[in-house]
Amino acid sequence: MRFHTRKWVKPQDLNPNASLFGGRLLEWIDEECALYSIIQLENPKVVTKFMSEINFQSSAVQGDIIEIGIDVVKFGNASLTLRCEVRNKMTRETIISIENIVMVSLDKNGKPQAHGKSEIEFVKDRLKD
Ligand SMILES: CC(=O)SCCNC(=O)CCNC(=O)[C@H](O)C(C)(C)COP(=O)(O)OP(=O)(O)OC[C@H]1O[C@@H](n2cnc3c(N)ncnc32)[C@H](O)[C@@H]1OP(=O)(O)O
Repeated sequence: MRFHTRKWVKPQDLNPNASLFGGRLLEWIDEECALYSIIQLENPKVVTKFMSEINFQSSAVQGDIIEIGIDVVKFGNASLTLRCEVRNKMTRETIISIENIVMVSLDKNGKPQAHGKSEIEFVKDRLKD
């Protein structure tokens, strides 16, 4: 799993109990999955379709650094299924892991569109073509 993004937990990211607000974390995960899919599928119109069980295993507090990791589970026809894990760099604990996040590639009318991809590509390799 590649951990592309780090976040610094700031006062505006906290819940009233002074730990990382779960909604904020899900927002970061959703954006990370969208960016990952847009780059992999080479299509800016990608939406989140499905997320499997969400289980907050530990948390973070103000000043902690967390990192968000993404792995590909499966390339479908119009879909890309991802796995996500978020770790707390300070405590080294897993905060959350989501086994299946289904992203769908859309056409200009908002309908599912085959993406034609079947394996992870790295941008540096595309630049060689
Ligand atoms: C990043 C963001 O914030 S996006 C904002 C939040 N997301 C949204 O607004 C999306 C709203 N939903 C939609 O517009 C529609 O449901 C769509 C266009 C995504 C999908 O429409 P559907 O009619 O379900 O499409 P369809 O049945 O053809 O399925 C498309 C793909 O999604 C997969 N899929 C559909 N439903 C599910 C599901 N419940 N679980 C897992 N995968 C699913 C299908 O297996 C299919 O994959 P494949 O093409 O690789 O075989």
